[in-house]
Amino acid sequence: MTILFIDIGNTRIKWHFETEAQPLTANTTPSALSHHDTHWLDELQNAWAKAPFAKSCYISNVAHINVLQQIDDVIHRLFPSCVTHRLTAQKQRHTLQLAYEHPAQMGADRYAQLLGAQSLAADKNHLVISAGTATTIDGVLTGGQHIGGLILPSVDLMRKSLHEYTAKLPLEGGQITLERAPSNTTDALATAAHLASVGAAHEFAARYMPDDCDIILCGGHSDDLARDLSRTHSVQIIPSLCLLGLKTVQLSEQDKL
Ligand SMILES: Nc1ncnc2c1ncn2[C@@H]1O[C@H](COP(=O)(O)OP(=O)(O)O)[C@@H](O)[C@H]1O
Ligand SMILES: CC(C)(COP(=O)(O)O)[C@@H](O)C(=O)NCCC(=O)O
Repeated sequence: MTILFIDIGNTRIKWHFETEAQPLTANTTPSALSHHDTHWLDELQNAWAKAPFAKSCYISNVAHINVLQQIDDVIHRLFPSCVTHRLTAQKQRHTLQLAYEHPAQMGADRYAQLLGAQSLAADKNHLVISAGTATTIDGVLTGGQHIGGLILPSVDLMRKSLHEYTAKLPLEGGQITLERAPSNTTDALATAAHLASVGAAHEFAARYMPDDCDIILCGGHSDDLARDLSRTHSVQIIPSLCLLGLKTVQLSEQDKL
């Protein structure tokens, strides 16, 4: 039986068709495309038309409802009998206990990433960092108690807002310079956006987490963060983290049948 797992973010759609031959694991690199590209829907349809027939589908969506509706239409056209499930956060599921006062507020992707991290590191204090359109940093204690989290602009969004609201700050270019302080405009911009993200993770860990704390990272901007954070923490990059969380939900529902 083929199960389709889909993570609809604010920039990209990531997915995996799970079959016996292609199980979804922590080593899976999901397929991906940007829903800001002009022909994204055609590309998605073409890719999915070549895939095995999906019997059921698990979706995390934080993008605009229009994007979800268009994807839903593709699913129903290509896989008419497919049963779709949409993830929403809840206070307690499996070992994960959410700190959010109103769990439904939490982005389904963040929630799925926390569930995915439970399947990898429930026995450790850990941060889950998603470096996507926004950067989110969540803390989870050994055993699954979530302590809360942060939401900040991604490095791209920091650069975009400075570019948009100033006359002289360029959108692109520059190096992250960690050995010496930046001495030109583009390096100053690139390094600041990077250190703001790394600094937020360090501050979060220092203020709220016990001393020994691992880091699980996902999202398009993971690499630069991982390079820096791995000086002080054990860091894993898991591109399929959100999909893995969806899979924990699918497995628990299967157990109930
Ligand atoms: N190699 C990469 N592949 C895809 N996106 C990347 C890559 N490097 C950086 N990015 C950036 O990562 C962001 C998308 O990451 P992603 O985790 O898919 O975000 P979201 O879940 O919010 O859609 C974009 O800002 C994109 O420019
Ligand atoms: C924080 C987010 C914008 C991150 O989205 P992403 O960068 O993955 O596209 C998304 O998880 C969201 O809309 N969250 C709702 C608010 C919350 O989680 O508290």
